[in-house]
Amino acid sequence: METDTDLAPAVESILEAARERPGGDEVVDVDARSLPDAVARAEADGRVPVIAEVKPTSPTADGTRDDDPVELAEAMVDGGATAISVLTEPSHFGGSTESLTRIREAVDVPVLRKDFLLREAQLDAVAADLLLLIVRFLEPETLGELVAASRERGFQPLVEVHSRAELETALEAGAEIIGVNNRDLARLEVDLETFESVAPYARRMTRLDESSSEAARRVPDDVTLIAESGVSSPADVRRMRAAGADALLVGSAIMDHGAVDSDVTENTRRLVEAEDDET
Ligand SMILES: O=C(O)c1ccccc1NCC(=O)[C@H](O)[C@H](O)COP(=O)(O)O
Repeated sequence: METDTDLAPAVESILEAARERPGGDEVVDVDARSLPDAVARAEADGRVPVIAEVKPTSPTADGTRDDDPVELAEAMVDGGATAISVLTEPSHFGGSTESLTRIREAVDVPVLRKDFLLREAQLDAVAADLLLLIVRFLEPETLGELVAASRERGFQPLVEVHSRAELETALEAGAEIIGVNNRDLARLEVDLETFESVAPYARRMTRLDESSSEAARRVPDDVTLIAESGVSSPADVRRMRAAGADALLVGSAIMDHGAVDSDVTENTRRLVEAEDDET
């Protein structure tokens, strides 16, 4: 885990708020919708698997969208989204756990809880199909505990990395769904080369076989690899897919914060259909 001094001030502020946020009153028990199955269905339909993000605002957004989160999520699904990511962080992203619950009731695709989770009790704030765990903010031991605690509750943990070293930590923690974030949390800049640098390594690298501390085996192909952040055009989609992305997580380009009433369905569709002319 990096120290807070390596982080952008906005991220330090996000973490400070996250440390104060309470957990849930009861341990949740989720019957999760499978993300890998949803990705496979999208591929079979000829759709690029896009996880569309309901992100009312953010430290780097041009503005705030006050639209009803459920209407936004439904519009994204109409545009072909494979899954929905919902920011539940309230103070920097305008999100809420209530929005996530309403969205999960309204759509039939998997729903990711996008938040900055630091301890086990925070997993219980709301039921979702997937939970985000960010390697940079967690000690390796805590990451392993939260991956296990997520699965005990029925969640699919999506473990986020930004470098090859973090990828190794994620795999050691048992991650099977890995997001490579193109956004550098030290400077808040996005660079699609991040995914291009980490993804081939993810496909190539080895990890210790559970049955032997000596033997190594290849990372199984069933690791789902997601390119996160900075994808804004069909060309970006094709670039990330060529680099090995099973799915893409896209917020800003779909929410289009600066343009009031921008059509979220169309914004999703043009990314989902990015490979249509490529065959
Ligand atoms: O989006 C931000 O401004 C941001 C700032 C500080 C920490 C995290 C931030 N974003 C979280 C995310 O991971 C993105 O919402 C997600 O990957 C989608 O990214 P994008 O498509 O670039 O909106």
